[in-house]
Amino acid sequence: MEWTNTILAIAALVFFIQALTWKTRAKNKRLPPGPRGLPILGNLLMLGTKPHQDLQRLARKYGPIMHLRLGLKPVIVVSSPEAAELFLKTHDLVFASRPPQEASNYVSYNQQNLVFAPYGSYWRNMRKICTLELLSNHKISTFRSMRKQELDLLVGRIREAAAAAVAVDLSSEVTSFSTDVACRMVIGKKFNRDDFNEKGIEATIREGMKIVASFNLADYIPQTRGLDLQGLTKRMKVLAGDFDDFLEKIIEEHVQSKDENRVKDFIDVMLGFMGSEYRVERENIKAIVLDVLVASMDTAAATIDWTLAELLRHPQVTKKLRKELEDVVGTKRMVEESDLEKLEYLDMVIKESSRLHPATIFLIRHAAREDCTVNGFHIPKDARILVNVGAIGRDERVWTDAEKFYPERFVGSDIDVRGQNFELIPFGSGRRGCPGIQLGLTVVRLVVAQLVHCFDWELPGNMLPTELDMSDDFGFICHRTKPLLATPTWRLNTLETGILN
Ligand code: HEM
Repeated sequence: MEWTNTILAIAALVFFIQALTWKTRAKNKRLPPGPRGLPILGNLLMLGTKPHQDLQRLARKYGPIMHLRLGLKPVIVVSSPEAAELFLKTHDLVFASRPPQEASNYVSYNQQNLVFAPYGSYWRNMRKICTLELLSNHKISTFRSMRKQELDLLVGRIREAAAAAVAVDLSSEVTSFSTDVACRMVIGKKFNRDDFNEKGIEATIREGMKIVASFNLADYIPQTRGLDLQGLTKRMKVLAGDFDDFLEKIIEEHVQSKDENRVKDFIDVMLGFMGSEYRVERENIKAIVLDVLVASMDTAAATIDWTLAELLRHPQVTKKLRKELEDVVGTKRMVEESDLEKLEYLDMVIKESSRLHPATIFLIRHAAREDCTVNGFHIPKDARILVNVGAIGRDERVWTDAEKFYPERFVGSDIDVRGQNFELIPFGSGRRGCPGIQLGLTVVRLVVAQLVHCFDWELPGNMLPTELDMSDDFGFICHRTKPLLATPTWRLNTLETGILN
């Protein structure tokens, strides 16, 4: 009790000194509008379990560039395409950093990964390696046959369920597929249960993502660092230990491997940079490998899951997509990656689903590298920037019938997801935009196309499409709260094709 009082007294003193400094500094500087906050905690208590919705509500009142104080830290929430363009394009260089995050330091090896690395030469080098060596079009195409093998296995499993007329847990199937594809590309083999803790890699990664997305008091009231009042750092340390054991084991296997003929996975590529001008050490390899594994697994799985759910809710859209697939692919064979660029309606379906359900609702937190004036507002150095992509995608001023799933809105429109159109930025934009966009889009398109082409789907228990629960579970990656269950029926002309018999 005595300790608690002392800590609170110190925190209060620090807060008042800091508040005084801000007041003096901000005298002639106009911060963006925002709600008043409590002493010390600021606006932290205004955020519940769905912070994206809380912040969208507040932005309606205070505007698209809003200032909050979370603990002692200034936070700027960006909620319109015009404002996003100012932060991610006009002043991209100023906002291209990441804030330090207490809990995530443990899994990012003190921000030595790419996702959480502060802006600087280390981040530039790692980003160059990722873009040129790991995620280039050439490298992605070397894994094409592996993706096909994994997709055939997924279709095979679902076909067995179709034969038995039982429902499939699509969320879980898509996550397993995504994990297998990511693991084979990054570590050269499927994830082996014995390689990891008893929870399994998917559940552990999801737990890590949830912790990273949490508003950790230690990040906003640094004086509480070390106390770990929410227990997040303790949980993250345990996860980090599990990841480290796993990565050490996998890297050692690569170092010892004598097989010269296998396709080079990402660990091989990174090991090849040891001792080069990039000064890559084992710890950097672990940080980058974990990054790419996490970034590629869950983002694609969430996007596929949401898209399939929207298709189940909108049978007319599914029918139209199927018609396109029949025209381009026919009914005698499965979809190939080479078909994808001809599937224009599929592209619209995925854009529409990404508009309503972006995988990372706030992008990844950006940080101001210096003081900056944006739209006449003072943005202080070190402010955290949250771009509310979820709010932008549902903004009634930007989108007609914003809540409606209506892929036809993209007919004749140039709007694209690649970061040039700020009303639709599920992959971010600018220097910190997603380097895995090509791979991510390929996997999402391929799986959605294949599952719609090969199967008819029905919701279990005579559930009506309108009854499907579409609530989301806020996290670093926003998943559906409930798994997506549906009963498949095989629909291709198997006798003629002979596939998968
Ligand atoms: C549908 C799939 C995907 C989605 C929706 C997605 C989305 C995003 C978003 C929103 C960001 C943050 C942008 C920002 O902070 O401004 C990001 C960053 C990143 N993504 Fe992706 N991503 C996907 C797939 C992938 C894949 C397949 C990889 C790699 C194999 C990847 C690797 C990364 C990395 C390394 C970063 C951090 C970049 C940096 O900070 O410099 N992503 N992604």
